Amino acid sequence: MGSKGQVLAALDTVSVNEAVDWAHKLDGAVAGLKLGLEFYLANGQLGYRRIAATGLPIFLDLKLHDIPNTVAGAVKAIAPLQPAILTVHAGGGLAMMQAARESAAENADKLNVKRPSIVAVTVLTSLDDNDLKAVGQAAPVSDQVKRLAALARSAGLDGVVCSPHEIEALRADMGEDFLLVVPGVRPGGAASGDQKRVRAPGDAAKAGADYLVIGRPITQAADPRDAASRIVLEIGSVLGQSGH
Ligand SMILES: O=C(O)c1cc(=O)[nH]c(=O)n1[C@@H]1O[C@H](COP(=O)(O)O)[C@@H](O)[C@H]1O
Repeated sequence: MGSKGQVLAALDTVSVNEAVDWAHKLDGAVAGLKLGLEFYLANGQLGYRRIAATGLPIFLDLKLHDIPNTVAGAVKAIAPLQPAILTVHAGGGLAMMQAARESAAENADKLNVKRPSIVAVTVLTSLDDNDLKAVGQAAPVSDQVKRLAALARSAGLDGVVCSPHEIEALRADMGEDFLLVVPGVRPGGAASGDQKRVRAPGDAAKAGADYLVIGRPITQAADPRDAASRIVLEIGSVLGQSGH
C-alpha cells in the first residue's frame, strides 16, 4: 500500500469460504481486501482473521457512527485485529471522530502495534443531491463532501471516503497528504447497480485517488482475478500516460 490508484477488492459476502476463495484468487492481483458490514456481522473477528491470514492488508469498513464513548470502545475492540484502514461516518461529528483517532492511537500503543489509518465516510456513493435534500441536508453533494472532509481533517483523521466525482476538489483543498479512498468505481460496461456517483477506474486514479474500492465488478465476474488484473492494467496505462 502506498502509491496512488491502488485497488482494494470488497469481499461482500456472508460466507467465509467464499471470501477465502476470493482472497486466494486475488492475492497478488490487488493491493488489499475490504471487509465490510455484511462479512463482519456474519463472521466477526474469527472470520476476519481467516482473511487476514492471506497476508494482504485489510480495510475494515464498519462505518462506525455513534456517541464518542461508544465509538472509542468499538475502535478498542477492533484494535487487536490491526486493520490497515478503518472507517467511521463523518456525520458522527468532530468529537466522535476525535474519540476514534485517540482510541486507535492509545490502543495501538498498548498493544505495541501500528495503528490503523482512520478515514471518514463523507456522503455515500449511493446518494445524489435529491437524496441529501430528502434527509434534510443541504445539497449539492460536492459541498457536503468538502465540509465533512474539512471536519475529518480537523479531527486529525487520515483521510476520507468520497466518490470519484469529488477527488479533484478534495485533492486541491486537502493536498497530497490526505487519504482519498474511493468506491463507486465502474470499469466500462459494468452495471452501476445502487451506486449513483460513479466513474471509470483509470479516471479515478488519474484524478488522485489513493485507493479504489471495487466489489461486484471483481467478485461477480466469471474470473475475479482476471477482472481485477484488467482493472489494474487500465489504471497503470492511464497513470503511465499522465506521467504519474
Ligand atoms: O466505505 C465504503 O467502502 C463505501 C462507501 C461508500 O460511500 N460507498 C461504497 O460503495 N462503499 C463500499 O464500497 C464497496 C463498493 O462495492 P461495489 O459497488 O460492489 O463496487 C461496498 O463494499 C460498499 O460498502
